[in-house]
Amino acid sequence: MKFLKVDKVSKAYSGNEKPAVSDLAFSMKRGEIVSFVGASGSGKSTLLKLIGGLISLDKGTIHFQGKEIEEPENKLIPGEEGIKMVFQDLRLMPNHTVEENIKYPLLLFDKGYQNDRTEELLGVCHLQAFRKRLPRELSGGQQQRLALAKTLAEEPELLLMDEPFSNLDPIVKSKLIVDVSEIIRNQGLSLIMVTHDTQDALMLSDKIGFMSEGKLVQYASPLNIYNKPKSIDIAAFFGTINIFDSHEVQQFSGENLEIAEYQRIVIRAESFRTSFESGMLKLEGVVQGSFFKGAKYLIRLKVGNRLVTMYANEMIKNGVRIKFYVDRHNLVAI
Ligand SMILES: Nc1ncnc2c1ncn2[C@@H]1O[C@H](COP(=O)(O)OP(=O)(O)OP(=O)(O)O)[C@@H](O)[C@H]1O
Repeated sequence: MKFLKVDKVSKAYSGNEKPAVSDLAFSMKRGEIVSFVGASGSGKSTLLKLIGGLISLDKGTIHFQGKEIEEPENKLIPGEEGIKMVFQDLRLMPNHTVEENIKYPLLLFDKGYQNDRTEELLGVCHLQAFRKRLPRELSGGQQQRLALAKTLAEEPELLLMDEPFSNLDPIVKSKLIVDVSEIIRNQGLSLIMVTHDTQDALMLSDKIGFMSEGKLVQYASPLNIYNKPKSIDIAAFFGTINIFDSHEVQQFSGENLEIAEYQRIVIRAESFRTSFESGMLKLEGVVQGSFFKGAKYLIRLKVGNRLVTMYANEMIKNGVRIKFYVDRHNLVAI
């Protein structure tokens, strides 16, 4: 039995011609972290709401631990036992302290358990020092951690997060996302999140789903989606790419690569090297610009009659002719 199985699910909002989610299928195992990425309007949030049982589907089925998720219309309180969503707007109780916010979902339990679980969650989410504060007296990151603690108090087995950290500055965000993934792993939970941040998705997920116009175009491990993208859009989503037609790479490198006429070759900017190793393809170009990117420089080169973008460790002056290299494994035929 799959932990979660989404089977051929479609959903169109009334008044919209195109479905928001169309014939979508995937499954996940217990303990996994799954991220959904894709352009704005591709249906990511709709999928999350369908899984959470918050909106009704038109076609298909969703099974959570073997049980079909019920339509929200058939339930007193929409939502599925065991699946909980951390909302973008956090939904904290503004006039209650951190401690009280966490304790609220636990009020039906006995006092001893309430106190123990609240202490545990304060610890897990690093909120002990702020227990007596009101939500408005917390920073953005602390508020996000409180929303997480409050949701964890409901003891979900599957957590859903929609753009959980979009409002935070990059430093707080990258720390928090690592914290959250550790909490999920340590507590033995499972997570589905929607994110715009490709680095977060690559770093934290067991599987990534790429959505486009309501369809799930690829569902694969971060390594596979990065190295074997099914489309140019997916390749471009995970970094700066160069797209060549079937003749160009052969022409520039002077080697026969057995590429079919219809195929395009994608080479990531980070796949190029400035030093040669055996078996690599050799290319040559004239530097048009160097841009400082922190750890690396982004170099624009004129190769034949086109521009190629690559990363290098050092700045290279404009007008300099350089040789650069790429491993054949880094040529992605699409
Ligand atoms: N409540 C609604 N009523 C009507 N149409 C909606 C509703 N919610 C979403 N849509 C439409 O459904 C499509 C998918 O929206 P959805 O919010 O799922 O996309 P998304 O990938 O999460 O986008 P974003 O990254 O911008 O949050 C869009 O075309 C959107 O305009």
